[in-house]
Amino acid sequence: MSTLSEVYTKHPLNLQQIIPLDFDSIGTVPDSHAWPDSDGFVSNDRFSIPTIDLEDSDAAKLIGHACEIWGAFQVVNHGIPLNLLDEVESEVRRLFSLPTTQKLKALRSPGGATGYGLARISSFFNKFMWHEGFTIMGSPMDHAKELWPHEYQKFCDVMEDYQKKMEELARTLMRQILKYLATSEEEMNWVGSLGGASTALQLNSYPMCPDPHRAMGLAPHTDTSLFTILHQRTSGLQILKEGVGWVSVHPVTRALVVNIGDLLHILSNARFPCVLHRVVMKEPKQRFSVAFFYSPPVDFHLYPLALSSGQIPLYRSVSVAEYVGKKAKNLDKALSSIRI
Ligand SMILES: C=C1C[C@]23C[C@@]1(O)CC[C@H]2[C@@]12CCC[C@@](C)(C(=O)O1)[C@H]2[C@@H]3C(=O)O
Ligand SMILES: O=C(O)CCC(=O)C(=O)O
Ligand SMILES: [Fe+2]
Repeated sequence: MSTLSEVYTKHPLNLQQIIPLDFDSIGTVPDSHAWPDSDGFVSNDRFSIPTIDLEDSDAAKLIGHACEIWGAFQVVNHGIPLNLLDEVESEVRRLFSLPTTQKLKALRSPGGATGYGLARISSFFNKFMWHEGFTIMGSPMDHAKELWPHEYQKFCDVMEDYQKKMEELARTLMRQILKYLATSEEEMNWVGSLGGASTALQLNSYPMCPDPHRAMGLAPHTDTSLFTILHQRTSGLQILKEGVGWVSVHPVTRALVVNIGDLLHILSNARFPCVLHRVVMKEPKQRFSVAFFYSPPVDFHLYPLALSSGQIPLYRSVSVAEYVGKKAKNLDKALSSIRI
């Protein structure tokens, strides 16, 4: 069975330039990074996504409603130790504070899936983003040694512990979601088969920007995952809500953000929207975030679950590997390409 990393390796990025800008030495936003300021990156501040206590006895219902209405929510009492979140944040800061020449030693190769570099979606836009990323799948040891020939161990220990704990949380959330979707016993057991889930960790840095209104942190996109669990401590994330517009997802103390990806949208037969989101450069400081992507094993075939009688499936069955390939080629046309 292949791994997620092998699947991404089969779909190399089609980018002329694969190296992020040297943000340390830049005093203005170059034309290559200047986005047309069509909507001023404003958000509708009358709305916000719900915050849900995972220990609430009604958690499954609250999560399900949030998924249906927003495609996103914040979760507290999630069981991830706060000192681990602090350590992750501090290691992320340590990584992105390295000089650019050092970070480039761990540059993701054009066909590679892990390491330092641009977001994969960059090839679909004609402007670059005010962003640098570092992707981890499994052990980050090889790249960490490239970054820090001696002080790599702490980074690896923290990231591995975080991935393990995030996967446990993801399984808990998935169980609640399946409960809400009222899937049959057989379908419920499906979560058990997610033992070999495909996961990835994306460390994001949005350096301080000299002209925030001209730069885009991360362009609008949906995640490929079932769902993504995001750790953030600085504003900038916005989600698009039909009929409302862009809504800011401000950090809530000790909360993690969960957003629905394409695969859960398919699984829920479009009951849950896969939420379009972006990052804007609002704050006058560098912003960091850590995204954990949770998907089934790559050879797993997904199809709409929990259909009531007479309800027709909106998507055909697709393997995770096939869908990742479609997204790599067509980005936002991937979903419509499997629509029945
Ligand atoms: C597992 C993955 C999801 C992701 C591609 C990746 O291989 C690792 C990076 C992820 C990320 C983060 C920024 C936005 C995004 C669309 C991208 O370009 O890279 C997501 C990818 C995704 O969800 O498809
Ligand atoms: O930085 C953020 O808040 C969002 C990151 C994101 O959307 C991603 O990594 O897919
Ligand atoms: Fe995302």
